[in-house]
Amino acid sequence: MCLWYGQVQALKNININIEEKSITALIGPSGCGKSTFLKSLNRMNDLVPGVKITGDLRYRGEDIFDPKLNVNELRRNIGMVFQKPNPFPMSIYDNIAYGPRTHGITSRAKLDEIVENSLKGAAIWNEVKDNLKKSALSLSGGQQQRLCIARALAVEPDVLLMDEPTSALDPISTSKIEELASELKSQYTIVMVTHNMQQAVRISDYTAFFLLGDLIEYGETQKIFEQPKDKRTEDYITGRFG
Ligand SMILES: Nc1ncnc2c1ncn2[C@@H]1O[C@H](COP(=O)(O)OP(=O)(O)OP(=O)(O)O)[C@@H](O)[C@H]1O
Repeated sequence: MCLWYGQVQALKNININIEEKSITALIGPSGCGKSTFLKSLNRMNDLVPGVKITGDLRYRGEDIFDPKLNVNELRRNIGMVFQKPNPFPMSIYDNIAYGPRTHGITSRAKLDEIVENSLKGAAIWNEVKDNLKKSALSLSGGQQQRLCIARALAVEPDVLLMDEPTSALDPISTSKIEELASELKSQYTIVMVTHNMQQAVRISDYTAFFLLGDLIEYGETQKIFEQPKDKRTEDYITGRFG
Protein backbone atom coordinates (compact mmCIF):
# COMPACT_ATOMS: atom_id res chain seq x y z
CA MET A 1 0.00 0.00 0.00
CA CYS A 2 0.97 3.66 -0.45
CA LEU A 3 -0.28 6.71 1.42
CA TRP A 4 -0.04 10.42 0.65
CA TYR A 5 -0.84 13.42 2.81
CA GLY A 6 -1.58 15.88 0.00
CA GLN A 7 1.58 15.91 -2.13
CA VAL A 8 3.73 14.26 0.52
CA GLN A 9 4.09 10.51 0.21
CA ALA A 10 4.29 9.10 3.74
CA LEU A 11 4.18 5.38 2.89
CA LYS A 12 5.82 3.85 -0.18
CA ASN A 13 4.74 0.38 -1.29
CA ILE A 14 4.53 -1.11 2.17
CA ASN A 15 4.20 -4.86 1.86
CA ILE A 16 4.09 -6.68 5.15
CA ASN A 17 2.44 -9.79 6.51
CA ILE A 18 1.67 -9.28 10.19
CA GLU A 19 1.81 -12.50 12.18
CA GLU A 20 -1.12 -13.42 14.39
CA LYS A 21 -0.75 -13.80 18.15
CA SER A 22 2.61 -12.15 18.31
CA ILE A 23 4.07 -8.71 18.88
CA THR A 24 5.32 -6.75 15.88
CA ALA A 25 7.39 -3.66 16.65
CA LEU A 26 7.47 -0.75 14.18
CA ILE A 27 10.73 1.15 14.53
CA GLY A 28 12.50 3.97 12.69
CA PRO A 29 13.45 7.61 13.05
CA SER A 30 10.90 10.37 13.60
CA GLY A 31 8.68 11.04 10.60
CA CYS A 32 9.44 7.75 8.82
CA GLY A 33 5.78 6.72 8.70
CA LYS A 34 5.41 4.30 11.63
CA SER A 35 2.34 5.98 13.14
CA THR A 36 0.84 6.53 9.71
CA PHE A 37 1.13 2.82 8.98
CA LEU A 38 -0.24 1.87 12.41
CA LYS A 39 -3.22 4.19 12.02
CA SER A 40 -3.93 2.82 8.55
CA LEU A 41 -4.55 -0.58 10.11
CA ASN A 42 -7.83 0.58 11.65
CA ARG A 43 -8.46 3.49 9.31
CA MET A 44 -7.69 6.27 11.74
CA ASN A 45 -6.24 8.18 8.78
CA ASP A 46 -9.59 8.49 7.08
CA LEU A 47 -10.30 11.56 9.17
CA VAL A 48 -7.31 13.48 7.81
CA PRO A 49 -8.24 15.72 4.87
CA GLY A 50 -6.21 15.19 1.71
CA VAL A 51 -5.17 11.62 2.47
CA LYS A 52 -4.86 9.34 -0.53
CA ILE A 53 -4.30 5.63 -0.23
CA THR A 54 -3.52 3.14 -2.99
CA GLY A 55 -3.16 -0.60 -2.78
CA ASP A 56 -4.81 -2.75 -0.20
CA LEU A 57 -4.48 -4.02 3.33
CA ARG A 58 -6.16 -7.32 4.08
CA TYR A 59 -7.72 -8.32 7.37
CA ARG A 60 -9.59 -11.63 7.50
CA GLY A 61 -9.52 -11.66 3.72
CA GLU A 62 -11.21 -8.28 3.32
CA ASP A 63 -9.63 -5.04 2.17
CA ILE A 64 -9.57 -2.61 5.12
CA PHE A 65 -9.85 0.32 2.66
CA ASP A 66 -12.95 -1.03 0.93
CA PRO A 67 -15.40 1.90 1.12
CA LYS A 68 -18.19 -0.58 1.87
CA LEU A 69 -16.42 -1.90 4.96
CA ASN A 70 -18.06 -1.12 8.31
CA VAL A 71 -15.43 1.03 10.02
CA ASN A 72 -17.02 0.71 13.48
CA GLU A 73 -16.86 -3.04 13.18
CA LEU A 74 -13.24 -2.84 12.00
CA ARG A 75 -12.29 -0.70 14.99
CA ARG A 76 -14.04 -3.09 17.32
CA ASN A 77 -11.84 -5.86 15.98
CA ILE A 78 -8.71 -3.74 15.74
CA GLY A 79 -8.43 -1.65 18.91
CA MET A 80 -5.98 1.12 19.60
CA VAL A 81 -4.01 2.40 22.58
CA PHE A 82 -2.38 5.81 22.29
CA GLN A 83 0.88 7.32 23.45
CA LYS A 84 -0.70 9.42 26.17
CA PRO A 85 -3.22 7.60 28.33
CA ASN A 86 -6.62 9.07 27.42
CA PRO A 87 -9.26 7.75 29.80
CA PHE A 88 -12.68 9.33 29.45
CA PRO A 89 -13.56 11.77 32.27
CA MET A 90 -15.87 9.28 33.95
CA SER A 91 -15.62 6.44 36.44
CA ILE A 92 -13.30 3.47 35.99
CA TYR A 93 -16.35 1.26 35.52
CA ASP A 94 -17.94 3.50 32.91
CA ASN A 95 -14.69 3.77 30.95
CA ILE A 96 -14.71 0.01 30.44
CA ALA A 97 -18.48 -0.32 29.97
CA TYR A 98 -18.57 2.51 27.41
CA GLY A 99 -17.66 0.41 24.35
CA PRO A 100 -19.85 -2.59 25.19
CA ARG A 101 -22.76 -0.18 25.90
CA THR A 102 -22.38 1.48 22.51
CA HIS A 103 -22.57 -2.02 21.04
CA GLY A 104 -25.91 -2.52 22.73
CA ILE A 105 -25.07 -4.41 25.92
CA THR A 106 -27.31 -3.16 28.73
CA SER A 107 -27.47 -6.05 31.23
CA ARG A 108 -25.83 -4.98 34.46
CA ALA A 109 -24.61 -8.49 35.20
CA LYS A 110 -23.07 -8.80 31.73
CA LEU A 111 -21.41 -5.38 32.00
CA ASP A 112 -20.07 -6.26 35.48
CA GLU A 113 -18.54 -9.39 34.01
CA ILE A 114 -16.98 -7.53 31.07
CA VAL A 115 -15.57 -4.84 33.38
CA GLU A 116 -14.02 -7.40 35.70
CA ASN A 117 -12.58 -9.55 32.91
CA SER A 118 -11.20 -6.58 30.99
CA LEU A 119 -9.55 -5.09 34.07
CA LYS A 120 -8.12 -8.49 34.95
CA GLY A 121 -6.92 -8.91 31.37
CA ALA A 122 -5.07 -5.61 31.62
CA ALA A 123 -3.56 -6.53 35.00
CA ILE A 124 -5.16 -3.66 36.90
CA TRP A 125 -8.16 -5.34 38.56
CA ASN A 126 -6.53 -5.78 41.97
CA GLU A 127 -5.58 -2.11 42.10
CA VAL A 128 -9.03 -0.75 41.28
CA LYS A 129 -11.61 -3.40 42.20
CA ASP A 130 -12.67 -1.59 45.38
CA ASN A 131 -12.93 1.79 43.65
CA LEU A 132 -14.72 1.19 40.39
CA LYS A 133 -16.83 4.31 40.88
CA LYS A 134 -13.78 6.52 41.26
CA SER A 135 -12.88 8.84 38.40
CA ALA A 136 -10.43 7.25 35.97
CA LEU A 137 -8.57 10.56 35.97
CA SER A 138 -7.55 9.98 39.60
CA LEU A 139 -5.35 7.04 38.59
CA SER A 140 -1.61 7.32 37.99
CA GLY A 141 -0.36 7.57 34.39
CA GLY A 142 0.68 3.92 34.33
CA GLN A 143 -2.67 2.81 35.76
CA GLN A 144 -4.49 5.01 33.26
CA GLN A 145 -2.62 3.33 30.43
CA ARG A 146 -3.57 -0.14 31.69
CA LEU A 147 -7.14 1.12 32.04
CA CYS A 148 -7.02 2.21 28.39
CA ILE A 149 -5.79 -1.25 27.45
CA ALA A 150 -8.67 -2.73 29.49
CA ARG A 151 -11.06 -0.41 27.67
CA ALA A 152 -9.71 -1.66 24.36
CA LEU A 153 -10.10 -5.29 25.49
CA ALA A 154 -13.71 -4.75 26.61
CA VAL A 155 -15.07 -4.94 23.06
CA GLU A 156 -13.20 -8.20 22.39
CA PRO A 157 -10.84 -7.14 19.64
CA ASP A 158 -8.36 -9.54 18.10
CA VAL A 159 -5.74 -6.98 17.17
CA LEU A 160 -4.33 -4.27 19.45
CA LEU A 161 -2.49 -1.31 17.95
CA MET A 162 -0.23 0.53 20.36
CA ASP A 163 1.36 3.85 19.47
CA GLU A 164 4.36 4.28 21.78
CA PRO A 165 2.28 3.10 24.73
CA THR A 166 5.03 3.59 27.31
CA SER A 167 6.73 6.78 26.16
CA ALA A 168 4.82 8.90 28.70
CA LEU A 169 5.39 6.45 31.57
CA ASP A 170 7.99 5.91 34.29
CA PRO A 171 10.22 2.80 34.17
CA ILE A 172 8.09 0.73 36.58
CA SER A 173 4.86 1.45 34.71
CA THR A 174 6.71 0.78 31.46
CA SER A 175 7.80 -2.66 32.58
CA LYS A 176 4.23 -3.42 33.70
CA ILE A 177 2.91 -2.54 30.26
CA GLU A 178 5.67 -4.60 28.63
CA GLU A 179 4.83 -7.60 30.81
CA LEU A 180 1.18 -7.12 30.03
CA ALA A 181 1.82 -6.96 26.27
CA SER A 182 3.84 -10.18 26.50
CA GLU A 183 0.92 -11.88 28.27
CA LEU A 184 -1.70 -10.50 25.91
CA LYS A 185 0.01 -11.83 22.80
CA SER A 186 -1.20 -15.35 23.57
CA GLN A 187 -4.69 -14.07 22.79
CA TYR A 188 -4.19 -10.97 20.67
CA THR A 189 -2.13 -9.79 17.73
CA ILE A 190 -0.19 -6.71 18.82
CA VAL A 191 1.40 -4.08 16.60
CA MET A 192 3.41 -1.51 18.52
CA VAL A 193 5.26 1.63 17.50
CA THR A 194 8.29 2.16 19.69
CA HIS A 195 11.28 4.47 19.76
CA ASN A 196 12.89 2.29 22.34
CA MET A 197 15.17 -0.31 20.77
CA GLN A 198 15.55 -2.23 24.02
CA GLN A 199 11.80 -2.43 24.29
CA ALA A 200 11.54 -3.82 20.76
CA VAL A 201 14.19 -6.43 21.61
CA ARG A 202 12.63 -7.29 24.96
CA ILE A 203 9.08 -7.89 23.89
CA SER A 204 8.59 -8.11 20.14
CA ASP A 205 8.70 -11.24 17.99
CA TYR A 206 8.93 -9.36 14.68
CA THR A 207 10.35 -5.97 13.85
CA ALA A 208 9.70 -3.69 10.89
CA PHE A 209 12.19 -0.91 10.25
CA PHE A 210 10.83 2.12 8.40
CA LEU A 211 12.85 4.93 6.86
CA LEU A 212 11.39 7.93 4.99
CA GLY A 213 8.20 6.09 4.15
CA ASP A 214 9.92 2.88 3.00
CA LEU A 215 9.83 -0.43 4.79
CA ILE A 216 13.54 -1.20 4.75
CA GLU A 217 13.59 -4.49 6.60
CA TYR A 218 11.11 -6.78 8.28
CA GLY A 219 11.60 -10.08 10.03
CA GLU A 220 12.16 -11.85 13.30
CA THR A 221 13.28 -9.36 15.92
CA GLN A 222 16.32 -11.40 16.92
CA LYS A 223 17.53 -11.56 13.31
CA ILE A 224 16.88 -7.87 12.67
CA PHE A 225 18.91 -6.89 15.72
CA GLU A 226 21.65 -9.50 15.50
CA GLN A 227 22.15 -9.78 11.77
CA PRO A 228 20.44 -6.94 9.95
CA LYS A 229 20.61 -7.42 6.20
CA ASP A 230 20.50 -3.74 5.33
CA LYS A 231 23.24 -1.29 6.25
CA ARG A 232 20.59 1.34 7.06
CA THR A 233 18.94 -0.97 9.59
CA GLU A 234 22.29 -1.65 11.17
CA ASP A 235 23.10 2.05 11.37
CA TYR A 236 19.77 2.78 13.02
CA ILE A 237 19.79 0.01 15.60
CA THR A 238 23.36 0.73 16.57
CA GLY A 239 22.39 4.34 17.15
CA ARG A 240 24.33 5.87 14.26
CA PHE A 241 21.35 7.95 13.22
CA GLY A 242 17.81 8.75 14.27
N1 LIG B 1 -1.97 14.65 9.41
C1 LIG B 1 -0.90 14.82 8.64
N2 LIG B 1 -0.92 15.72 7.63
C2 LIG B 1 0.15 15.89 6.84
N3 LIG B 1 1.31 15.22 6.96
C3 LIG B 1 1.39 14.32 7.96
C4 LIG B 1 0.30 14.07 8.84
N4 LIG B 1 0.68 13.11 9.72
C5 LIG B 1 1.94 12.78 9.40
N5 LIG B 1 2.38 13.49 8.33
C6 LIG B 1 3.69 13.36 7.67
O1 LIG B 1 3.88 12.03 7.28
C7 LIG B 1 5.20 11.58 7.54
C8 LIG B 1 5.17 10.38 8.45
O2 LIG B 1 4.68 10.75 9.73
P1 LIG B 1 4.39 9.71 10.91
O3 LIG B 1 3.75 10.46 12.01
O4 LIG B 1 3.70 8.54 10.37
O5 LIG B 1 5.88 9.30 11.32
P2 LIG B 1 6.41 8.52 12.57
O6 LIG B 1 7.45 7.62 12.06
O7 LIG B 1 5.31 7.91 13.32
O8 LIG B 1 7.07 9.69 13.42
P3 LIG B 1 7.22 9.86 14.99
O9 LIG B 1 8.13 8.77 15.40
O10 LIG B 1 7.83 11.21 15.14
O11 LIG B 1 5.85 9.74 15.59
C9 LIG B 1 5.92 12.79 8.11
O12 LIG B 1 6.61 13.42 7.06
C10 LIG B 1 4.81 13.66 8.64
O13 LIG B 1 5.17 15.01 8.60
